Amino acid sequence: ALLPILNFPDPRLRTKAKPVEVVDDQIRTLAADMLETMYAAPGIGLAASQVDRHIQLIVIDLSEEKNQPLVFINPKITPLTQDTQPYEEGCLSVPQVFDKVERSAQVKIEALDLDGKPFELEADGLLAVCIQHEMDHLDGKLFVDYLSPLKRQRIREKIAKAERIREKEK
Ligand SMILES: O=C(O)C[C@@H](Cc1ccccc1)C(=O)SCC(=O)c1ccccc1
Ligand SMILES: [Zn+2]
Repeated sequence: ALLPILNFPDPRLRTKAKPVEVVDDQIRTLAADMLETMYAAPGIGLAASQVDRHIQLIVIDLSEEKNQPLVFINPKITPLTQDTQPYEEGCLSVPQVFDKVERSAQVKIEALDLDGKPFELEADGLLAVCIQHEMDHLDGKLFVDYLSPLKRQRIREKIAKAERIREKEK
């Protein structure tokens, strides 16, 4: 099922996600709904926080064919290098906004899969960027938090204006 995505500056996006206690069918259904929602947006990642479920679950799919889903439960990341790389990020919770963010160039991610089995992955490039972006969501952080206060204020105004226009059209 398609799930509604929370939009900045909704305070619920600032909630810290709790660890998943048991990987059961409810978690597997949520992960499937999150992937469906992400593909429809479209996006390349989605954190449970963005659909108002405050548990440590993220989904990612960088493939063009939308057939290489990655699911991470209770993920932990470790930087594998001091090097950082800038990347023009977007966010499904901050529509129409794209800006450069510096992040670790290579990370190791340890998580549980949908069978509750631990696994680990070393990531670089866009996968490393996306994993760090999604991990921030689980911590209640948004990529706009890395921008200047002035830029963040302009984004708030832009979103508020778009919402006023949407209200008028109803
Ligand atoms: O808000 C999110 O977590 C989704 C976000 C993930 C992300 C994108 C770029 C850099 C870091 C993290 C998005 O998917 S925004 C949409 C987007 O970037 C995109 C959409 C369609 C095709 C390719 C990219
Ligand atoms: Zn995001």
